[in-house]
Amino acid sequence: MLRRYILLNTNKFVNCRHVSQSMLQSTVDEKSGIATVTMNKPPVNSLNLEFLDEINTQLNKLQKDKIRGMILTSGLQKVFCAGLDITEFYNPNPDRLAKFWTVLQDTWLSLYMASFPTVAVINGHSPAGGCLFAMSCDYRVMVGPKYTIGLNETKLGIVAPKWFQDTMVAVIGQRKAEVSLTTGKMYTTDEALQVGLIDESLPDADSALKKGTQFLNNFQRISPWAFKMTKDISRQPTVQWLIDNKQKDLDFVLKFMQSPDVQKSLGLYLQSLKK
Ligand SMILES: CCCCCCCC/C=C\CC(=O)SCCNC(=O)CCNC(=O)[C@H](O)C(C)(C)COP(=O)(O)OP(=O)(O)OC[C@H]1O[C@@H](n2cnc3c(N)ncnc32)[C@H](O)[C@@H]1OP(=O)(O)O
Repeated sequence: MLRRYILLNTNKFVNCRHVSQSMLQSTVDEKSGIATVTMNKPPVNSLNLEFLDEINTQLNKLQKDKIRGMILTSGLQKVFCAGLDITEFYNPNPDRLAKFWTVLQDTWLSLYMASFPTVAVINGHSPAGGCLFAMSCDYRVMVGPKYTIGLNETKLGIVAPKWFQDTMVAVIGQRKAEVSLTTGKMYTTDEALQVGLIDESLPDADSALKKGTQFLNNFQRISPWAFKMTKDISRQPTVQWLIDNKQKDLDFVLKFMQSPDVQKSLGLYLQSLKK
């Protein structure tokens, strides 16, 4: 049986085969069976329509290739992923916004329910959608101590959708998630470890990658079928709402995002980012 792992990371591997090269780079180490995919969209890996589409296409390809593991990381210096591209929300074209949100929903479903084990090697800041992506992996290793992670949507004057919130609840529990979400808390690496938002903290990217690889190695002796079935059962309560309510979720976002108050908040936030 083909034993391969996918790592979303820099292309440093020796016996590696390139799968793709653009905003997302994927490599497969033929010898160890470990592959790496790197998010590489400067300056901050913000998730716009095209980038999300590329990520989703790649995830589906890996699934078809019967890949058995993946690590998600960044090729940038100090940002894992800055979350959704705020310019997709600001003065949006409704048709593009609808496409963007639909691709986001699909990408999240692909990642959250990936048939292979996934590890996020969080080698930089990871707010909002970046935190969602990390939380959607099966294991989180973060490079500390100077980066932050969290769902900060309330700080932008917006609201994390139900499925973002449910994903956080599944990782850190209802009470901690509620406080975290309402305050828009960005955790330091140490705080994230303490609250259970990440599983391990490592001082540098290389050791974080090794840890991620070690985690994936656990699955060498586990049947992919048993892994997937167990993960499906565990994650089904979190995904079912979105599967049943994709259109409702989209309609709400279209209305919410085009409201004058939300646009005003987003405009101010974008301005503050530029400063
Ligand atoms: C009830 C249902 C309603 C549903 C509503 C929808 C809910 C939406 C849900 C999720 C939302 C999100 O994911 S919103 C994104 C939130 N992200 C952030 O708040 C992160 C903001 N960015 C930062 O904090 C920092 O940029 C950083 C820590 C990630 C990196 O800092 P650094 O100093 O390295 O970089 P700069 O700050 O100088 O940024 C460089 C450059 O990038 C632009 N930028 C940063 N983040 C974003 C982003 N998310 N989208 C678009 N653009 C971004 C920043 O403005 C700078 O641009 P310029 O070079 O032009 O100045």
